[in-house]
Amino acid sequence: MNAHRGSAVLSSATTLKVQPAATALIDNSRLRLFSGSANVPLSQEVARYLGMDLGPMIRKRFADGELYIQIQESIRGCDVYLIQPCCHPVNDNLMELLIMIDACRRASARQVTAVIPYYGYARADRKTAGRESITAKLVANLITQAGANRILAMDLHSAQIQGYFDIPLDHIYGSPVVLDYLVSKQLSDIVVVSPDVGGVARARALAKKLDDAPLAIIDKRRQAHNVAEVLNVIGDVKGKTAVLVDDMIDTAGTISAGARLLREEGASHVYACATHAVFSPPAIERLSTGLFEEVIVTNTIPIAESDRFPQLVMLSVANMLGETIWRIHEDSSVSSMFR
Ligand SMILES: Nc1ncnc2c1ncn2[C@@H]1O[C@H](COP(=O)(O)O)[C@@H](O)[C@H]1O
Ligand SMILES: O=P(O)(O)OC[C@H]1O[C@H](OP(=O)(O)OP(=O)(O)O)[C@H](O)[C@@H]1O
Repeated sequence: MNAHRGSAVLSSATTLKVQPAATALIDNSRLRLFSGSANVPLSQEVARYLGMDLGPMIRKRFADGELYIQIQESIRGCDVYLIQPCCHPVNDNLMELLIMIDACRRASARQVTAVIPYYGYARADRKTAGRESITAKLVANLITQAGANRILAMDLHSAQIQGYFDIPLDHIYGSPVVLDYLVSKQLSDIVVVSPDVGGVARARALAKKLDDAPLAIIDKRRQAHNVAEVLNVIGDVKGKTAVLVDDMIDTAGTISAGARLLREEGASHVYACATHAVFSPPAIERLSTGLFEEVIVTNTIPIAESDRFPQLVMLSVANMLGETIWRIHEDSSVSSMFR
């Protein structure tokens, strides 16, 4: 598996109860899949899992920068899935999603599901100071008002975002693919580490699945936006293989400061795992300094070739998204995939 580090995206479907054979049985005569421009390779993989093609769509930009979208086939009465993570450039990708939803509604789709593997603006999920916007709620309002009937989201930064939507939302997790990968590495003497208090539930859930590995928590503070300061580690990491787990790596301030502290506290190896590789500068510099044995992320957000480094491991969530889409289409259980 290491041969794929820093280059190809690895697929994994052991822990997750996916049923690739099911795709052969699928009645996809009314199922339609379209991709926005944010992560076309992921959409293509999802389509491959479902044994279908991405729907034809024209997307272009007018001279003044405005976007034009036209669905190129009839979708009247269809169950339509629009795949678009709201990653960088977040405002463009969000607007494109809204226009796609509107185009599908006006084309008489029976149901429109916005598949949002990475939900942008998620960290603005509450007021932390006076006179701020709760932008995560505003985004939910925009998507709902545009005409989406349903949302499929992955590893939302905070659980309350589910409640910002008054339409059904299926929330799935990237952890099964990360777990499969970690298990395949047969690491010994693991301690799972949450890089901040907000991530404890996520880290605890992973620790439980790694043979009830012990848990440690880093006390992180933020004095300013995008500046992470770590104070101390709660828990024993000396001589252990520390597996830091987070929902996203943005500037990598949190995870790299956490890794440095773990090394100072005697951790023998440090792995970083996160679903969303936001990777805003200077993330790549921080992640490729040799602090980490591996930086394990998924492909909810595309990573440019120029941003890949030797310790980077990219896992694919395409099968998981494909299986979830199929289950939604078939009105069958999504949660049973994770039991
Ligand atoms: N996109 C963002 N990048 C960095 N920081 C952000 C972003 N959106 C909102 N924020 C700020 O993060 C904190 C909230 O973090 P908690 O640890 O959940 O309190 C708040 O200051 C936001 O303005
Ligand atoms: O790579 P970075 O630029 O450091 O950003 C990523 C970190 O920011 C978010 O946490 P946040 O600070 O919002 O804390 P929380 O998880 O406790 O809400 C996120 O959950 C990561 O921990």
